[in-house]
Amino acid sequence: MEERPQIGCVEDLATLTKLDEQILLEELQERYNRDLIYTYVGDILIAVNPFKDIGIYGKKETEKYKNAKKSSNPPHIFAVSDMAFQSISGYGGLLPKDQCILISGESGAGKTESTKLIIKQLIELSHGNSQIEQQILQVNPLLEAFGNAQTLMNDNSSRFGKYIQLRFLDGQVKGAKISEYLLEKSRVVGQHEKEENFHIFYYLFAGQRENTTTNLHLKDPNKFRYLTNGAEHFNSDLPHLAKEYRELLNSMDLVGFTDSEQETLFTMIAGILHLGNIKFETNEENDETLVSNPGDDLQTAASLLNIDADELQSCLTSMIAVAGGEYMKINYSKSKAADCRDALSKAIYGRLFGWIVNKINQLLAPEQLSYRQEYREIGILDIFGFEHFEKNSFEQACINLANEQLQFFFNQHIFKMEQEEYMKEGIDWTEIEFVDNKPLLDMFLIKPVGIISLLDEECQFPKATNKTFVEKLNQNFHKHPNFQKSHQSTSPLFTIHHYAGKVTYDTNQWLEKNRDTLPEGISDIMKSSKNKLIKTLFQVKVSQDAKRKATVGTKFKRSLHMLMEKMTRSSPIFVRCLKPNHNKRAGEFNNAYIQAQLLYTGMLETTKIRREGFAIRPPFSEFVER
Ligand SMILES: Nc1ncnc2c1ncn2[C@@H]1O[C@H](COP(=O)(O)OP(=O)(O)OP(=O)(O)O)[C@@H](O)[C@H]1O
Repeated sequence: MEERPQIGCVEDLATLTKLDEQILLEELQERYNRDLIYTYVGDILIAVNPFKDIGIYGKKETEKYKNAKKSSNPPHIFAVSDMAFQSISGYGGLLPKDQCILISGESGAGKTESTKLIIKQLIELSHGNSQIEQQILQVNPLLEAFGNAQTLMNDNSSRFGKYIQLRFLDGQVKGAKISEYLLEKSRVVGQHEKEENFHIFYYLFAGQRENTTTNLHLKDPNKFRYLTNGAEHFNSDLPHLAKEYRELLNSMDLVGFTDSEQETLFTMIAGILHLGNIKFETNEENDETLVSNPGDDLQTAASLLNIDADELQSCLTSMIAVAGGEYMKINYSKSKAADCRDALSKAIYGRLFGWIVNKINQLLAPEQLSYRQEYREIGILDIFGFEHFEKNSFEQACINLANEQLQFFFNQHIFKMEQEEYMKEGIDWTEIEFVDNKPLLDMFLIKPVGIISLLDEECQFPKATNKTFVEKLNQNFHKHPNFQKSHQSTSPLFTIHHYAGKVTYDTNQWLEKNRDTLPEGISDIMKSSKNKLIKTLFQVKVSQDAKRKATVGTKFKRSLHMLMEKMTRSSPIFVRCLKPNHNKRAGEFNNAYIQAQLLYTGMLETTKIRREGFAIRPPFSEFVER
């Protein structure tokens, strides 16, 4: 029997004669102790977050990983950029091929940092001085200001998924395109304890203090309801926020946003903050709900959004219905009016974010090519990891569905490669079983009886409720091996056995979240805004989606499908980010914790298969708490 090399010295664990959980963990831990955060397992790069600057991303490393052989340097995130770049450039006489890099891991594991490092190195490889390259590098502060927030897991957590496609011609970056997935809009109107709203809300106050913005009527940040947990962090960190604010302005200039666009963005953010402070009271005599502080925040919000304050009040508190050819005013209750206000705030923010991404895409779009030329592409996917909270809603179902899709893709790729290996060696591939999550994907995606289609169907019935939806699920899936109905017959809950463990979903609000429609009259008033940008955001797009009134679930399903198609046409590289400890700032290596993460990313199973080719069953164990 061959002797095992010294622990921590093996750079590609797939080269070990024996590899199991124990060995994998020992190797990772020892390497981590020596600040060797990167390790290969075949063509997967494992990155363990060091939570400190270990000085390995400077000029020296940049040069070392240019056009190098993978085996001639220690594992590194720059090597991933180099591999992808070599592949699109057709080095070594190979046919140039599009690439995708899939970065996965839980919140705070280092996905976004890895994405930035990969892009930075790709720009270096492409010679790195053109205007478009500088613009691409400047996109991050902008996206992070509007799309990231401080959470319990990560001070700078991306609250949306993204796929960045870099387009190359003759080895030079010529443009980029960003697709965003599922921005967490609910954060705009409230945050969990010890969490914050999107960074931009705090930068704005810092900007106001610096007197560089127009009057946004921002008083004490503690006075705004949408900054749920006050502004403690804001006061202690003002110089940092002011710096981030200036950096944001700078990046907006460099990416190409005009002064007037920038001003409108800030005005809208301030408008949302003031909307959040609007309060309501109901007159018990005539059941009429009105804004209880009309002279104050209502006026300010309306003036910042450039709409009429009276009309805003009336569409937040009532709707007009037509009955028997007559118009009737229907008053909202106090709580319905508050829901309506929050729905408007979320809609403004969501559309604003979508607009920013579109604008970036316009500014970074590569030129049209003549018919003989063709761009090569490197796509980088930085997407939320598997989620399992005490209460899991529609958002968690979408996120976990995306992770199931990626796991499926990962399995397909790894097994396809194995199959080729085995065929070469004359081993009968068909005898090997693997974690096949196709039945689970079908349960979500097929038409007309997948979970998403059934949800869409319920959304069309005005009388449907979340309970009728669960009944349909129970009827259709009670025999499905991945589905478990609740023991209580009228429960709004159902459980899914994901590849990463069991998750119980609560269907409360699923119909509303899936429809995502704005209350009557709200779009009209926003369309009447005298600000051109605000008006445009609410103008109905006559797109296919608008015509079909596509729901959130269906749009998400479609974008996942498109993403998978794109990825299937490229050759993939996998980066698995691991977080050494539950505590977001502690860089302490915790064996059991890392093991749980490896398990739920399916890493251990696929590693075993890669090494030993034996049959395994899905790990339907209880989910390991994060
Ligand atoms: N390679 C690295 N070197 C040093 N610190 C790192 C590295 N990668 C990540 N970090 C630290 O970890 C923090 C979290 O990383 P990052 O934001 O990339 O996580 P994430 O996986 O994208 O999380 P989320 O899903 O919440 O967006 C960073 O702000 C940084 O402090």
